[in-house]
Amino acid sequence: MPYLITLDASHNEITDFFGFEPPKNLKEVNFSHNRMSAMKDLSAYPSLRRLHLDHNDFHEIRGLENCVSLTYLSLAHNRISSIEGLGDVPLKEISLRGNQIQRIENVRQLRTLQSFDLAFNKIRSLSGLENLDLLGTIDLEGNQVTEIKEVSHLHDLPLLRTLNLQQNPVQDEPDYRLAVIFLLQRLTSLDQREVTVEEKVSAVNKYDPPVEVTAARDHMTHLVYQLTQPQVLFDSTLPSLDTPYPMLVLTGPQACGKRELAHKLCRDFCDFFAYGACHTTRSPYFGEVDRCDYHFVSEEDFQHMTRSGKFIETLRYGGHLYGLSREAIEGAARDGLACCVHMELEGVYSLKNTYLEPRYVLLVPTDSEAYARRMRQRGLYSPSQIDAAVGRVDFYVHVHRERPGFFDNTIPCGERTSQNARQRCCPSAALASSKQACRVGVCISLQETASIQRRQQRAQEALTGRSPGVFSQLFLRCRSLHAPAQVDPSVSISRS
Ligand SMILES: Nc1ncnc2c1ncn2[C@@H]1O[C@H](COP(=O)(O)OP(=O)(O)OP(=O)(O)O)[C@@H](O)[C@H]1O
Repeated sequence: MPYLITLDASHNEITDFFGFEPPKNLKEVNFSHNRMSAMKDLSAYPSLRRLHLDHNDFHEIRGLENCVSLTYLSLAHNRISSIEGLGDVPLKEISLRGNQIQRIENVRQLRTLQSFDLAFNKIRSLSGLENLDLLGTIDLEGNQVTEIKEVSHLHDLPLLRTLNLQQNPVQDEPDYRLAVIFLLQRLTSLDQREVTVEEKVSAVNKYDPPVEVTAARDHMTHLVYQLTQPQVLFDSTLPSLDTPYPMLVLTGPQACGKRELAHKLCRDFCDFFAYGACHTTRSPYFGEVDRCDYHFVSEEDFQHMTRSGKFIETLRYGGHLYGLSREAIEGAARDGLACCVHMELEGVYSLKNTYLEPRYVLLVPTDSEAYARRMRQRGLYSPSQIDAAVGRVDFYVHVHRERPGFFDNTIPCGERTSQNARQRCCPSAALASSKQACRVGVCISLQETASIQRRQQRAQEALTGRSPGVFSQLFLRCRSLHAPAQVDPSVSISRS
């Protein structure tokens, strides 16, 4: 039968593997469900493309090395315990399901493989699959994979879209599905279920949230904690369309000089700025003064403050917590001054979600080498802290480049002339509002006075129940017009 192309001899009792002289053009052979136990050399079958050998009694794979046309091989439900003997066969699909394979090995050279069925074996590790660049489907159902990190062996497979890990112990790991979706973001099907866009977004938000998401969570946390407390009116910083409370935020990577600049501004323009000391759980460096540089508190106290709604934003940086309290801002505002604070970019993102409308000034090192050297010279930071800080410079630059207007002004660091920095942060430049130039309470304009009066009017109406305005729950009666009111803690409005 020289023209025979397909031979189906399945479901018989054949024991002899290819016990016949092969027709030259034979392309597909099905010997499934027979009683064969040993594979033989198939060099004489150069045209063979598809070979079905399921449900036999094979213990090992051999004799296929010279099958230069073989693209499909199925050896499901045999007794194979190791993957070998596949040489450089140009296989696109292999099924080895239902065998006794423990390790994925000797498959590196199968560069054309697109689908690999290894279900129902005894595989624990996914190591070995790393270089199979064309692999799109992997079935590992019913194996013994226990750790999510095994999935990282598949991370670099550019075409992988379908993965099945059903009936593996790893499925019992907490957040298994989201973790796998996060590690393999190209997947369209996991465990025979479509991977939805929502799942992909949730996975990224959980394991590598964009800064906007982190900031939104931070803001939400503090807002909710604040709303669970009896409401106290911080009237000096109330939101107002006309005259937002003036505030200055210096941002930039750690130790770029923003803290020194903040202190200097508060000294040089003491009629305009007051330093807003944040809280931190890190211990003071030599020379740092409690309440002046930071409020140094324990982690427990910090968490307690968080739960009491005291913070407007917080950040965990370098293993320590940092937080800007509402009181720090209000303290400056009560004295008729603009609060000047410094923080990392995440804090800025969070602050941008609040009703405050600070001016944001970016300090960015222009020379990474010099910046790293300065950090080293301070003698406070480990090499990894320095690397982390230097590595974040790009983050700042990226935001500055991609989001025009995100910062109100920029100061290249290393710029030793603090004069320039001073100019860029001098009260008129730093506090100029995009809506309307506003000034600190030293000299209150007519417009500002009118605005304060309007706010008080609204607060009074809210208190007497006449108009429950948007911010009514935040309002507290303000007694003086010109000196922004001292908050009387005994007079607080509880939420109804
Ligand atoms: N409330 C806050 N929110 C976000 N970031 C903050 C906050 N308070 C401080 N930071 C920032 O956290 C980083 C680490 O602060 P820390 O004071 O420990 O660093 P530093 O080595 O003294 O550097 P720097 O001179 O920049 O303050 C700094 O970039 C600082 O500006």
